[in-house]
Amino acid sequence: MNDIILDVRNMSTHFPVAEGTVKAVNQLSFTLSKNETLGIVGETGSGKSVAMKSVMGMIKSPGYITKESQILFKTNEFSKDGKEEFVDLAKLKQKDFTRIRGKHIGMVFQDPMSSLNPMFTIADQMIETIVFHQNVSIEEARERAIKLLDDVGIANPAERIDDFPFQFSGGQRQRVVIAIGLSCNPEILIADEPTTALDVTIQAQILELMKDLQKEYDMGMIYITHDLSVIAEVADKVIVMYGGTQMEMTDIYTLFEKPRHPYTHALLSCIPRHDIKVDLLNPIKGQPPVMLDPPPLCPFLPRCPYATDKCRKEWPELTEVEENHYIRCFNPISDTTPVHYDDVIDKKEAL
Ligand SMILES: Nc1ncnc2c1ncn2[C@@H]1O[C@H](COP(=O)(O)OP(=O)(O)OP(=O)(O)O)[C@@H](O)[C@H]1O
Repeated sequence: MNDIILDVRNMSTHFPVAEGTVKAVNQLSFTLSKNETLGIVGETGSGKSVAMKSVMGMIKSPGYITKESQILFKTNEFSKDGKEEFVDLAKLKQKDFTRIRGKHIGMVFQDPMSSLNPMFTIADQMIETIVFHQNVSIEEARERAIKLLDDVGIANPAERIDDFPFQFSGGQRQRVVIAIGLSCNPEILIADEPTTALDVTIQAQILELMKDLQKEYDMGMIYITHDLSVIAEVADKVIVMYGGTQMEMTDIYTLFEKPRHPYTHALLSCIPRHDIKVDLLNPIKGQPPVMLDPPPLCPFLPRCPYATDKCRKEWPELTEVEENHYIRCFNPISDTTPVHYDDVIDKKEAL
């Protein structure tokens, strides 16, 4: 495919703990192109954040990325002739990661307060990042920071830049964090539930802002959320995660119109849709997946009404069932498969 800037292959991230090994991410594969937004959706604990922390070199020991994993990022940061090349971030030394993180890959996290230092002004925090990564003077960095604050919709940026984080509202703080994420003009912006802590109106504004900025800054974006309606709003391509495992990956339209994985079907049947009248909210039946020393089988197996003997014996590989539509399942749902929603969901009265 053209313009691929990130090519993740078979990436697994594990955490040894006293009781065994938490297999937080298992064999995740995807590509991200310039200008593309990849959404990663999954319930809490499904491995979304660990996956992105792995890409950003933020897995702390004893956690580790397995040696089969590859995280190929296109950059000229380390090349001798200035040409772009694919560098495997899974093998990059921590000291070299500071040349990637914040510079070529920007980040926006869920809680803006945890990303901002309450003791320093916005100017201190933005200028420091810009000066650290770019070869510019403090005056130039300040100019750039003011322009960024303007781009993310902070009024009077030349004055507000000298304020402290507590002087901004929650929505404004998230805008500031987005400005910091963008401050070095990254090729990729990773956003981990950036709107979760905000109220609904502000959420919609921030989503719009992220979409506009992506076009303006010509970046690839990875957007993590547990909320399918947010994914529908921002993503071109989606990965559905469950139990640390990538169950399905396809474009946003196919995901909603023709999902093939039984888990995706169950997930979609749990959300209220305005085109279908639902009187009930439908949680998925059964226990959440085992993350500690899981058997090498599909994590949805204990809850799946389509499971066969093969599922109880073999690990399903990620397979391309149609062009650019990948699933990890031996029994994909097709147009002719009867859909057993009642077998996979618990019907409870809606609030
Ligand atoms: N440092 C760690 N040590 C041990 N287990 C960990 C560690 N960090 C994460 N995990 C485990 O890895 C799994 C995946 O966690 P992760 O934070 O990626 O989930 P998530 O999908 O991002 O969920 P959320 O939406 O709640 O952030 C969870 O079972 C979590 O408990």
